Amino acid sequence: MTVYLPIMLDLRGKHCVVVGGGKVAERKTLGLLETGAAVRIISPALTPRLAELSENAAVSWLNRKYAPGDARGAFLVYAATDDPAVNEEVAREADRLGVPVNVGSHAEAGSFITPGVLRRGRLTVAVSTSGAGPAITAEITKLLEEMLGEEYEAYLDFIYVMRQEIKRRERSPEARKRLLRRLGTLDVLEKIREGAFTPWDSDQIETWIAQHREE
Ligand SMILES: C[C@@]1(CC(=O)O)c2cc3[nH]c(cc4nc(cc5[nH]c(cc(n2)[C@H]1CCC(=O)O)[C@@](C)(CC(=O)O)[C@@H]5CCC(=O)O)C(CC(=O)O)=C4CCC(=O)O)c(CCC(=O)O)c3CC(=O)O
Ligand SMILES: NC(=O)C1=CN([C@@H]2O[C@H](COP(=O)(O)OP(=O)(O)OC[C@H]3O[C@@H](n4cnc5c(N)ncnc54)[C@H](O)[C@@H]3O)[C@@H](O)[C@H]2O)C=CC1
Repeated sequence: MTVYLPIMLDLRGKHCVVVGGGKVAERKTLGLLETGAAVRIISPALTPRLAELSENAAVSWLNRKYAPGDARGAFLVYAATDDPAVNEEVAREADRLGVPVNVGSHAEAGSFITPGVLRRGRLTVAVSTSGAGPAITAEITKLLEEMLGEEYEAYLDFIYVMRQEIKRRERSPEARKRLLRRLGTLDVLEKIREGAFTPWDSDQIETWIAQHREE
């Protein structure tokens, strides 16, 4: 069994190449666009959705088949054609160039696989079965969607602001540690669920820090 390393990549502005323009290429492209990556699609045909993205210049499109050299300069490559031989060729080129590559038709030919993704603002949950069952991945991702509601977005915005403020206002490392630990024990998530939460203003934050910085 392959043991994959999950990591979170900042792809803003990174040149990513998707070879193929079908259903699978569309899914991978939409995932990339969410992150702000600069996507180039190389394919003689596009799904209606991908064609629209190309018309709006949200992706760049090379209207032709894959040719050697297409992976050059890419940060990530996705081989998503319906021709396994082409996908393998793309993977070999990417490997030679040291570029991470995903192969949609047979995972083991690539160097990374795509997890199911659940987003709630700053919260990202990635699900993988190490390629064992993509449909099960989709099911588990749906389950987590039910468990982790929309309230997590506002909750993590609150945590983010508080952590920044604690780091900015508190000099003592011990007090910082205590405050950051206490942050996780507040009932804010519950309050957001009940619709009873209003974001804290600067005075409230200062008062809370002053009250909780000591043991
Ligand atoms: C290994 C991996 C490589 C990769 O693509 O990165 C891979 C590979 C393959 N998928 C295949 C089929 C299907 N894939 C899906 C759906 C998804 N597949 C995704 C990921 C992955 N798929 C990676 C491993 C993920 C993990 O670790 O669990 C998801 C999670 C994310 C995404 O694609 O963005 C996305 C769910 C999105 C969502 O949440 O809705 C469906 C269901 C559907 O389409 O509704 C089917 C049809 C049902 C079935 O076959 O099970 C085939 C057979 C092709 C053939 O038979 O020819 C292969 C090839 C092989 O097995 O090697
Ligand atoms: N990883 C995953 O989640 C899944 C993977 N698959 C696998 O992925 C493959 C692709 O699936 P779909 O997108 O549904 O197929 P599709 O038939 O909708 O799309 C294939 C695309 O590849 C393009 N293409 C063909 N030859 C090309 C070349 N030489 N250079 C560039 N582009 C080329 C076609 O123009 C078309 O746009 C399937 O054959 C299957 O093996 C299928 C379902 C899910």
